[in-house]
Amino acid sequence: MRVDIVTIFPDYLSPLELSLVGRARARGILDVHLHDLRQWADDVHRSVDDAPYGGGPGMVMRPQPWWAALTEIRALGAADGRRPRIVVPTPVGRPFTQAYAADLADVPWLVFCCGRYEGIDARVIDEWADDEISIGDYVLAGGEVATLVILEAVTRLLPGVVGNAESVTDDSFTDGLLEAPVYTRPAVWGDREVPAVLRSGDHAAIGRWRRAEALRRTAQRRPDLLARQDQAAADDGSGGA
Ligand SMILES: COc1cc(COC(=O)c2cn[nH]c2)cc(-c2cccnc2)c1
Repeated sequence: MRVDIVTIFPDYLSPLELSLVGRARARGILDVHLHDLRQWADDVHRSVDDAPYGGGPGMVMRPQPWWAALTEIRALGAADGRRPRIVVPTPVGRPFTQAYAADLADVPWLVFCCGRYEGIDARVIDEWADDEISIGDYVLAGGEVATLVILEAVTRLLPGVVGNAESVTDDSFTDGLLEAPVYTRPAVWGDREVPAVLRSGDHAAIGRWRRAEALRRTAQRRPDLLARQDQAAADDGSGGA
């Protein structure tokens, strides 16, 4: 997978040299290219923002640098007919979910546009953005952190990245529920003991316990996910969650 990231703060993306994503890059599974948006700004001051039409607080990112940047990056694939899927992390985007991550994991070339200030001129979004993605209902100072979040969730789904493939397929959210609690040694920590079933070796009972805990947790913390489960079950005619 090729990933291009356009930002006015390339250093903000240095975590992509570390850990899971860093290892995937070192192994050639991921090919990441960082671009400083300012290199495409057409004025001597390399300005990337300007005052918003209609007034209001803050600044808006100008169309010209983005148009030049995305035109040049898209042209990289013209020779062999490849087109990038252009992603803009933004508070007004579609919610990012595990299913969305799985969708993006199948895309050979992603381009992330990191907005700053109050956002990017709408004409750039209208023309270029294939996906506007929100990682949550809050406002960040820029799209860089959201890009790191999206990229980490997508990269761990790429074949060969996570050693134990199971820990990816039976991810929480993959079956639409929150994960059950996890434990490791020692069996007793202070006055807290690991649930006996998990040490019983009875894998059927362990599976039942984990499913019950996942349902309990989901009902407690994310009833919205259960509603989605029930709707999906109703749609395909099987029993409830
Ligand atoms: C592309 O336009 C953007 C992008 C971002 C950065 O992304 C997020 O904040 C985000 C992504 N998922 N959840 C939050 C922030 C704004 C923005 C809007 C209003 C005031 N201030 C900033 C606009």
